[in-house]
Amino acid sequence: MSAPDELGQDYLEVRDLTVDFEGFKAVDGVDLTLLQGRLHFLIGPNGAGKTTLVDALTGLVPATGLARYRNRDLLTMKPHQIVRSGIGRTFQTATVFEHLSVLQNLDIAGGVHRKAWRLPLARRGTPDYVQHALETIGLTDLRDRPAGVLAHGQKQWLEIGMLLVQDAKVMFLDETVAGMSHEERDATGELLQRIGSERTTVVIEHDMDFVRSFADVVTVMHAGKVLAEGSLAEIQSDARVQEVYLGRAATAVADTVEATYIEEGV
Ligand SMILES: Nc1ncnc2c1ncn2[C@@H]1O[C@H](COP(=O)(O)OP(=O)(O)OP(=O)(O)O)[C@@H](O)[C@H]1O
Repeated sequence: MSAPDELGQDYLEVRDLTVDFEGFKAVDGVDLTLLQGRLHFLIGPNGAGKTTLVDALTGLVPATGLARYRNRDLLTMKPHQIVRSGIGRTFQTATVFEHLSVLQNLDIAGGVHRKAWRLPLARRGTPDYVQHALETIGLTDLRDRPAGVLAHGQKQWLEIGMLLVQDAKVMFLDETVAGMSHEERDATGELLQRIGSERTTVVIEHDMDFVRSFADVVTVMHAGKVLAEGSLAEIQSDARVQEVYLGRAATAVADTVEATYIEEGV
Protein backbone atom coordinates (compact mmCIF):
# COMPACT_ATOMS: atom_id res chain seq x y z
CA MET A 1 0.00 0.00 0.00
CA SER A 2 1.21 3.52 -0.79
CA ALA A 3 2.12 5.89 2.01
CA PRO A 4 -0.78 8.27 2.80
CA ASP A 5 1.00 11.38 1.51
CA GLU A 6 1.71 9.66 -1.82
CA LEU A 7 -2.05 9.54 -2.26
CA GLY A 8 -2.21 13.30 -1.83
CA GLN A 9 -4.19 12.93 1.37
CA ASP A 10 -3.79 14.75 4.62
CA TYR A 11 -3.22 12.45 7.57
CA LEU A 12 -2.20 12.26 11.20
CA GLU A 13 0.22 9.54 12.18
CA VAL A 14 0.40 8.45 15.81
CA ARG A 15 3.17 6.15 16.97
CA ASP A 16 3.73 4.60 20.38
CA LEU A 17 1.69 7.29 22.09
CA THR A 18 1.80 6.86 25.84
CA VAL A 19 0.27 8.92 28.65
CA ASP A 20 1.59 8.01 32.07
CA PHE A 21 -0.28 9.37 35.11
CA GLU A 22 2.27 8.70 37.86
CA GLY A 23 2.81 5.09 36.88
CA PHE A 24 -0.69 4.42 35.49
CA LYS A 25 -0.64 4.24 31.71
CA ALA A 26 -4.00 5.66 30.62
CA VAL A 27 -2.75 5.43 27.01
CA ASP A 28 -0.22 2.71 26.39
CA GLY A 29 1.75 2.56 23.16
CA VAL A 30 -1.01 3.52 20.73
CA ASP A 31 -0.36 3.47 16.97
CA LEU A 32 -2.93 5.05 14.65
CA THR A 33 -2.95 6.34 11.10
CA LEU A 34 -5.84 8.72 10.62
CA LEU A 35 -6.59 9.54 7.00
CA GLN A 36 -8.42 12.47 5.52
CA GLY A 37 -11.85 11.70 4.10
CA ARG A 38 -12.72 8.85 6.42
CA LEU A 39 -14.94 8.91 9.48
CA HIS A 40 -12.84 7.21 12.15
CA PHE A 41 -14.68 6.05 15.23
CA LEU A 42 -12.91 5.42 18.51
CA ILE A 43 -14.83 3.09 20.76
CA GLY A 44 -14.10 1.19 23.95
CA PRO A 45 -15.37 0.71 27.50
CA ASN A 46 -15.36 3.54 30.04
CA GLY A 47 -11.82 4.28 31.12
CA ALA A 48 -10.26 2.75 27.98
CA GLY A 49 -8.23 5.90 27.37
CA LYS A 50 -10.13 7.45 24.47
CA THR A 51 -10.49 10.97 25.86
CA THR A 52 -6.97 10.91 27.27
CA LEU A 53 -5.65 10.01 23.81
CA VAL A 54 -7.39 13.06 22.35
CA ASP A 55 -6.20 15.18 25.30
CA ALA A 56 -2.64 14.16 24.43
CA LEU A 57 -3.09 14.97 20.72
CA THR A 58 -4.48 18.41 21.56
CA GLY A 59 -1.77 19.29 24.06
CA LEU A 60 -3.85 19.05 27.22
CA VAL A 61 -1.82 16.28 28.84
CA PRO A 62 1.86 15.45 28.35
CA ALA A 63 2.61 12.33 26.34
CA THR A 64 5.53 10.44 24.86
CA GLY A 65 5.79 8.95 21.39
CA LEU A 66 5.06 10.70 18.11
CA ALA A 67 2.02 12.44 16.62
CA ARG A 68 3.11 13.64 13.21
CA TYR A 69 0.89 16.09 11.35
CA ARG A 70 2.26 17.97 8.34
CA ASN A 71 5.83 17.25 9.41
CA ARG A 72 5.38 18.55 12.92
CA ASP A 73 5.10 16.53 16.11
CA LEU A 74 1.97 17.65 17.98
CA LEU A 75 3.42 16.25 21.20
CA THR A 76 6.03 19.00 21.23
CA MET A 77 3.54 21.82 20.69
CA LYS A 78 1.41 23.96 23.01
CA PRO A 79 -2.40 23.74 22.79
CA HIS A 80 -2.81 27.06 20.93
CA GLN A 81 -0.12 26.06 18.43
CA ILE A 82 -1.95 22.79 17.84
CA VAL A 83 -5.21 24.67 17.18
CA ARG A 84 -3.44 27.00 14.76
CA SER A 85 -1.90 24.07 12.93
CA GLY A 86 -5.41 22.88 12.09
CA ILE A 87 -6.36 20.48 14.87
CA GLY A 88 -9.70 21.06 16.61
CA ARG A 89 -11.84 19.23 19.12
CA THR A 90 -15.12 19.25 20.94
CA PHE A 91 -15.66 18.13 24.51
CA GLN A 92 -18.25 15.78 26.03
CA THR A 93 -20.05 18.82 27.44
CA ALA A 94 -20.80 21.59 24.95
CA THR A 95 -18.54 24.58 25.49
CA VAL A 96 -20.45 27.32 23.69
CA PHE A 97 -20.91 30.77 25.24
CA GLU A 98 -24.57 30.55 26.25
CA HIS A 99 -25.23 34.32 26.50
CA LEU A 100 -23.69 35.15 23.14
CA SER A 101 -25.48 34.65 19.86
CA VAL A 102 -24.76 31.79 17.50
CA LEU A 103 -23.06 34.27 15.21
CA GLN A 104 -20.92 35.72 18.01
CA ASN A 105 -19.82 32.24 19.05
CA LEU A 106 -18.69 31.53 15.51
CA ASP A 107 -17.02 34.92 15.20
CA ILE A 108 -15.01 34.36 18.37
CA ALA A 109 -13.98 30.86 17.31
CA GLY A 110 -12.87 32.24 13.94
CA GLY A 111 -10.65 34.72 15.79
CA VAL A 112 -8.15 31.94 16.35
CA HIS A 113 -6.51 32.82 13.07
CA ARG A 114 -6.91 36.60 13.20
CA LYS A 115 -4.45 39.08 14.59
CA ALA A 116 -5.75 40.99 17.61
CA TRP A 117 -5.89 44.28 15.70
CA ARG A 118 -8.12 42.75 13.05
CA LEU A 119 -10.73 41.37 15.44
CA PRO A 120 -13.02 44.47 15.29
CA LEU A 121 -13.16 44.24 11.49
CA ALA A 122 -15.28 41.16 11.78
CA ARG A 123 -18.09 43.13 13.41
CA ARG A 124 -18.70 45.20 10.27
CA GLY A 125 -20.42 42.28 8.65
CA THR A 126 -20.62 38.53 8.61
CA PRO A 127 -17.47 37.17 7.04
CA ASP A 128 -18.06 34.69 4.23
CA TYR A 129 -16.49 31.82 6.10
CA VAL A 130 -18.82 32.39 9.06
CA GLN A 131 -21.84 32.57 6.76
CA HIS A 132 -20.73 29.40 5.07
CA ALA A 133 -20.31 27.63 8.43
CA LEU A 134 -23.79 28.78 9.51
CA GLU A 135 -25.28 27.26 6.38
CA THR A 136 -23.30 24.06 6.70
CA ILE A 137 -24.47 23.43 10.27
CA GLY A 138 -28.04 24.48 9.43
CA LEU A 139 -28.27 27.34 11.93
CA THR A 140 -28.60 30.32 9.59
CA ASP A 141 -32.11 31.13 10.82
CA LEU A 142 -30.94 31.04 14.44
CA ARG A 143 -27.82 33.15 13.94
CA ASP A 144 -28.97 35.95 16.26
CA ARG A 145 -30.39 33.73 19.00
CA PRO A 146 -28.39 33.25 22.21
CA ALA A 147 -26.59 29.92 22.06
CA GLY A 148 -28.12 29.06 25.44
CA VAL A 149 -31.59 28.65 23.93
CA LEU A 150 -30.49 26.17 21.29
CA ALA A 151 -31.65 22.57 21.50
CA HIS A 152 -29.04 20.07 22.65
CA GLY A 153 -28.28 18.86 19.13
CA GLN A 154 -28.05 22.39 17.79
CA LYS A 155 -25.42 23.26 20.41
CA GLN A 156 -23.31 20.35 19.25
CA TRP A 157 -23.70 21.52 15.64
CA LEU A 158 -22.64 25.00 16.72
CA GLU A 159 -19.52 23.45 18.24
CA ILE A 160 -18.83 21.72 14.94
CA GLY A 161 -19.37 25.08 13.22
CA MET A 162 -16.79 26.58 15.57
CA LEU A 163 -14.30 23.98 14.33
CA LEU A 164 -15.20 24.87 10.73
CA VAL A 165 -14.49 28.57 11.21
CA GLN A 166 -11.22 27.66 12.91
CA ASP A 167 -10.49 25.82 9.66
CA ALA A 168 -9.80 22.63 11.59
CA LYS A 169 -8.48 20.02 9.20
CA VAL A 170 -8.37 17.37 11.89
CA MET A 171 -11.49 17.21 14.08
CA PHE A 172 -11.82 15.20 17.26
CA LEU A 173 -15.43 14.93 18.42
CA ASP A 174 -16.11 13.54 21.89
CA GLU A 175 -19.49 11.79 22.20
CA THR A 176 -21.18 14.33 19.97
CA VAL A 177 -24.47 12.48 19.59
CA ALA A 178 -24.94 11.58 23.27
CA GLY A 179 -28.42 12.68 24.32
CA MET A 180 -29.54 13.47 20.76
CA SER A 181 -32.82 12.32 19.23
CA HIS A 182 -32.66 9.84 16.33
CA GLU A 183 -33.32 12.67 13.89
CA GLU A 184 -30.57 14.83 15.37
CA ARG A 185 -28.21 11.88 15.36
CA ASP A 186 -28.81 11.13 11.70
CA ALA A 187 -28.50 14.82 10.80
CA THR A 188 -25.17 14.89 12.66
CA GLY A 189 -23.87 11.85 10.80
CA GLU A 190 -24.85 13.40 7.49
CA LEU A 191 -23.16 16.66 8.52
CA LEU A 192 -19.96 14.78 9.35
CA GLN A 193 -20.07 12.99 6.02
CA ARG A 194 -20.49 16.32 4.19
CA ILE A 195 -17.63 18.08 5.93
CA GLY A 196 -15.50 14.97 6.38
CA SER A 197 -14.29 14.59 2.81
CA GLU A 198 -11.88 17.49 3.24
CA ARG A 199 -10.94 16.65 6.80
CA THR A 200 -9.66 13.98 9.08
CA THR A 201 -12.48 13.20 11.48
CA VAL A 202 -12.23 11.15 14.65
CA VAL A 203 -15.37 10.52 16.69
CA ILE A 204 -15.31 9.06 20.20
CA GLU A 205 -18.60 7.28 20.53
CA HIS A 206 -20.62 4.87 22.64
CA ASP A 207 -23.75 4.97 20.47
CA MET A 208 -23.35 1.85 18.36
CA ASP A 209 -26.30 2.62 16.09
CA PHE A 210 -24.48 5.79 15.15
CA VAL A 211 -21.21 3.92 14.64
CA ARG A 212 -22.97 1.31 12.52
CA SER A 213 -24.55 3.95 10.31
CA PHE A 214 -21.59 6.21 9.72
CA ALA A 215 -18.21 4.66 10.55
CA ASP A 216 -15.66 4.04 7.83
CA VAL A 217 -13.01 2.80 10.27
CA VAL A 218 -13.47 1.68 13.87
CA THR A 219 -10.68 1.52 16.43
CA VAL A 220 -11.41 -0.31 19.66
CA MET A 221 -9.44 0.76 22.71
CA HIS A 222 -9.16 -1.20 25.90
CA ALA A 223 -6.96 -0.51 28.94
CA GLY A 224 -5.04 2.20 27.10
CA LYS A 225 -4.20 0.06 24.08
CA VAL A 226 -5.60 -0.44 20.60
CA LEU A 227 -7.38 -3.78 20.79
CA ALA A 228 -8.60 -3.96 17.19
CA GLU A 229 -9.10 -1.80 14.14
CA GLY A 230 -11.05 -2.19 10.92
CA SER A 231 -14.52 -2.01 9.50
CA LEU A 232 -17.39 -2.53 11.92
CA ALA A 233 -17.87 -6.05 10.52
CA GLU A 234 -14.22 -6.88 11.18
CA ILE A 235 -14.46 -5.48 14.71
CA GLN A 236 -17.62 -7.46 15.42
CA SER A 237 -16.00 -10.71 14.43
CA ASP A 238 -12.82 -10.11 16.45
CA ALA A 239 -12.64 -12.58 19.31
CA ARG A 240 -10.71 -10.19 21.58
CA VAL A 241 -13.34 -7.49 21.13
CA GLN A 242 -16.09 -9.94 21.96
CA GLU A 243 -14.19 -11.02 25.03
CA VAL A 244 -13.82 -7.45 26.30
CA TYR A 245 -17.44 -6.55 25.76
CA LEU A 246 -19.32 -9.72 26.55
CA GLY A 247 -20.43 -9.92 30.14
CA ARG A 248 -20.74 -6.16 30.34
CA ALA A 249 -24.47 -6.28 29.84
CA ALA A 250 -25.00 -2.55 29.74
CA THR A 251 -22.07 -1.64 27.54
CA ALA A 252 -22.50 -0.30 24.10
CA VAL A 253 -20.59 -2.70 21.93
CA ALA A 254 -22.41 -5.77 23.16
CA ASP A 255 -25.15 -4.97 20.71
CA THR A 256 -22.74 -5.05 17.81
CA VAL A 257 -22.16 -8.73 18.34
CA GLU A 258 -24.61 -11.25 16.94
CA ALA A 259 -27.59 -11.63 19.26
CA THR A 260 -27.16 -15.36 19.58
CA TYR A 261 -23.57 -14.92 20.63
CA ILE A 262 -24.58 -12.40 23.27
CA GLU A 263 -27.15 -14.79 24.67
CA GLU A 264 -24.58 -17.52 24.96
CA GLY A 265 -21.91 -15.29 26.45
CA VAL A 266 -23.71 -13.32 29.13
N1 LIG B 1 -5.57 13.39 35.06
C1 LIG B 1 -5.66 12.09 35.32
N2 LIG B 1 -4.93 11.54 36.31
C2 LIG B 1 -5.00 10.23 36.58
N3 LIG B 1 -5.76 9.36 35.89
C3 LIG B 1 -6.51 9.85 34.89
C4 LIG B 1 -6.50 11.22 34.56
N4 LIG B 1 -7.35 11.41 33.50
C5 LIG B 1 -7.86 10.21 33.22
N5 LIG B 1 -7.36 9.28 34.06
C6 LIG B 1 -7.67 7.83 34.03
O1 LIG B 1 -7.27 7.35 32.77
C7 LIG B 1 -8.16 6.31 32.34
C8 LIG B 1 -8.67 6.64 30.98
O2 LIG B 1 -9.64 7.66 31.10
P1 LIG B 1 -10.36 8.29 29.83
O3 LIG B 1 -11.26 9.37 30.32
O4 LIG B 1 -9.37 8.63 28.80
O5 LIG B 1 -11.22 7.05 29.30
P2 LIG B 1 -12.32 7.03 28.19
O6 LIG B 1 -12.05 5.84 27.34
O7 LIG B 1 -12.41 8.34 27.51
O8 LIG B 1 -13.63 6.76 29.05
P3 LIG B 1 -15.13 7.32 28.88
O9 LIG B 1 -15.72 6.53 27.75
O10 LIG B 1 -15.76 6.99 30.19
O11 LIG B 1 -15.07 8.79 28.62
C9 LIG B 1 -9.23 6.19 33.42
O12 LIG B 1 -8.88 5.12 34.28
C10 LIG B 1 -9.16 7.52 34.13
O13 LIG B 1 -9.56 7.38 35.48
